[in-house]
Amino acid sequence: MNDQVTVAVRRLPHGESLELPQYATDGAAGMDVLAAEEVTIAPGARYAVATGLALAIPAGYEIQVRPRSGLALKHGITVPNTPGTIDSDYRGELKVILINHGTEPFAIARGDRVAQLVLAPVTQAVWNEVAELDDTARGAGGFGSTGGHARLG
Ligand SMILES: O=c1ccn([C@H]2C[C@H](O)[C@@H](COP(=O)(O)OP(=O)(O)OP(=O)(O)O)O2)c(=O)[nH]1
Repeated sequence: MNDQVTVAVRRLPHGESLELPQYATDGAAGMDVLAAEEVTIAPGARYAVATGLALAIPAGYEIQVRPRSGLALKHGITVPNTPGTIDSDYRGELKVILINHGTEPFAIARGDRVAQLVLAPVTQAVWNEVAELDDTARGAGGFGSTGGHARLG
């Protein structure tokens, strides 16, 4: 068990009687978060699923909203903005944006585990504007400049 960080959580009226997000196993990186509403997402559609929760994440941390692999593999349900970013100063309702890449409508019941939340440290950058950048072997090469997807060698 690594360090634990306390995150203030407030249940909104429609989140009452739902369990808080939980780690399913001791070593889980993500807490499964539950839907606080019932909705069916049509193939190709997107929807911001209510969780009934509002958070106060400590400064210096964020929460990432990530897809669940089982939903992605079995139903084509994923998080289009993955990882969704929950800022430490956000006090509105945490919502899980889902997209249905599958071929069937996907029905969500209240209490279903629709995504997972990963608490992560945040390092804010400070710009150092310069006239020239240092040289590197890569230079401006990118976007496949080292070759396609075939293995090296
Ligand atoms: O999957 C998500 C992503 C974001 N949010 C909330 C928390 C986050 O702090 C806020 C803003 O998110 P983001 O910065 O990604 O959105 P934006 O489109 O840049 O909007 P804004 O201008 O409000 O920052 O919306 C969610 O509830 N779920």
